[in-house]
Amino acid sequence: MTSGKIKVGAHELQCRIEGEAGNPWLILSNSLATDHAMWQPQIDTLTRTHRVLRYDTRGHGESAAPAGPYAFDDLVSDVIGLMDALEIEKATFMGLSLGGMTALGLALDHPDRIERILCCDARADAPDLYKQMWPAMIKKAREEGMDALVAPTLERWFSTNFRTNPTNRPALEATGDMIRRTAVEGYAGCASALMRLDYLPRLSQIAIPAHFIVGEHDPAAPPNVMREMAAATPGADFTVIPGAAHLSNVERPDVFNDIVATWLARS
Ligand SMILES: O=C(O)CC1=CCC(=O)O1
Repeated sequence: MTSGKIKVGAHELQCRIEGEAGNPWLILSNSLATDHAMWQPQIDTLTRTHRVLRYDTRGHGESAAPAGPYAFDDLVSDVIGLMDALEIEKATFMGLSLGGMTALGLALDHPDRIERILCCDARADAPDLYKQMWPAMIKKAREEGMDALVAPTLERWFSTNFRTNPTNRPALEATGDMIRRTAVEGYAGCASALMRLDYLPRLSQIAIPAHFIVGEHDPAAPPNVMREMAAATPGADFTVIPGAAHLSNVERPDVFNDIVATWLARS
């Protein structure tokens, strides 16, 4: 395992590499207000077959938080910059929510570098709800700090069943800590990108294999929305994770890992 900072353009991104050298590359991209640690439940499974690169999206975790607003083009170029710096010619890319949206941008604009994508719990558009919700969340983060976002965010990200089961307290606390550690400027920068998200009209141009995965109870990227995204993407697969809400990889890791490992083995 190696971890450290890599300079991409004018700022540094925190990275962590696990799995055997020589295995095909798989890059994992985090959701808004988390960091690369959100993928911990997947690491044992995915490193059996892949060399896994996790990174903290700009403005998150230990990566730099340059002044916003950011655009998805920035988040996409960061990934290509990391691949260049690490001499990764081609990789499979999996992202959840903000990371899943980044996956769409990579599939559309860099199909020569990205072999296939897994787009989890992500939309491709900015509905009216996003245009109202994100300015309010940015204001709250700036005025009250990230701590004020922890409770309402955990409520959106995990089902009631998961949140009320005491055995899940460590996962909830770890996720709450990631939210608290996120830089306000980084959160605001990425939330601004969400307000201008506009990949939906281009999904029919995706020309690499794609798998859309969503938690059954995801309120942010509901299954009916992601089913339509998959239908608009040539040859795409679509899977619902039963019982999970937004962070489906944390809420149902066994189901999530089986689905991902099976798809990676056959696509
Ligand atoms: O925070 C949410 O509820 C939804 C979300 C949008 C982008 C992301 O990463 O999470």
